[in-house]
Amino acid sequence: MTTGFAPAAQPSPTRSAIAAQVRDVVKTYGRGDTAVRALDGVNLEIAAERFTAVMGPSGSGKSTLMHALAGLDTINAGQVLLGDTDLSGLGERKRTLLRRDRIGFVFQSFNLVPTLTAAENIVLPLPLAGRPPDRAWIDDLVATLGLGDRLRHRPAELSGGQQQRVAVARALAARPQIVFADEPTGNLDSRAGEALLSFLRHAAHELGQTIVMVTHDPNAAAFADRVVFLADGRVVGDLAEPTAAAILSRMASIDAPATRKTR
Ligand SMILES: Nc1ncnc2c1ncn2[C@@H]1O[C@H](COP(=O)(O)OP(=O)(O)OP(=O)(O)O)[C@@H](O)[C@H]1O
Repeated sequence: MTTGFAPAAQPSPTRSAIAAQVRDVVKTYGRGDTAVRALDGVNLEIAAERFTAVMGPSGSGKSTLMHALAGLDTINAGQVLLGDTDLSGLGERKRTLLRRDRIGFVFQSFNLVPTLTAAENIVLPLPLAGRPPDRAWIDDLVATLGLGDRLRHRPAELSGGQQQRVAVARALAARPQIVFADEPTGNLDSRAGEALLSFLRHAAHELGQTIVMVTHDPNAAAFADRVVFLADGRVVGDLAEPTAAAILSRMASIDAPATRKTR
């Protein structure tokens, strides 16, 4: 799966240049003396049709930021916009529908249904989204991800890399507005990881897919178009066209939070 990528899909003309953004977002866990301000007035714009990586020390707020952007969690203050939709004003039910219709997820643990074949796993979210499968698009995805001869296999009969590629095909099957990937290469060997990251980059550039990836790995983040660095719940750095060396050096300058302040 290193070359032979499928032909480029036409990017949607209705897509704005900013796929998602957070404005002055505050997220606090707990109350009183034990309150933790996981996001501390964070601002960030995610460019459409680009591959953005989010890095930062443990506890810096990466997962919380991703959950806020994906409407998985409520925030205490500020605004979260997905396209033109303000998630902060939506109730739980509307956020659930929005996630189903407009967002794709890829997790470190693949999260495939063990009793279903690869093909069934890939199209699983589509009936939920109320959409018939776009066969040509899914065939392209399967071919590009090199899964053509594995479609009838169940997850246990696939390698880790193949399972993750099935999970990526599933995340992209409904052509979501944005895909969030949380440590997608965390359980893969370096070769399978690099193949997956090459595909994510290709999906952004050639297929017009907006991708946000949380990672601890500078080599993984170097596949992205941009790396955003978080510390203490804020954006503290931003690198365009990053190299692993530049990422490492930036990470070294960002201290791990010694003791998180409660406010
Ligand atoms: N459900 C929760 N209840 C209380 N505190 C939480 C909760 N979730 C996260 N936190 C705290 O919020 C802060 C940010 O956590 P978050 O998981 O977003 O960080 P992270 O950068 O993703 O960390 P890691 O790299 O270790 O996964 C941390 O101090 C964490 O302990």
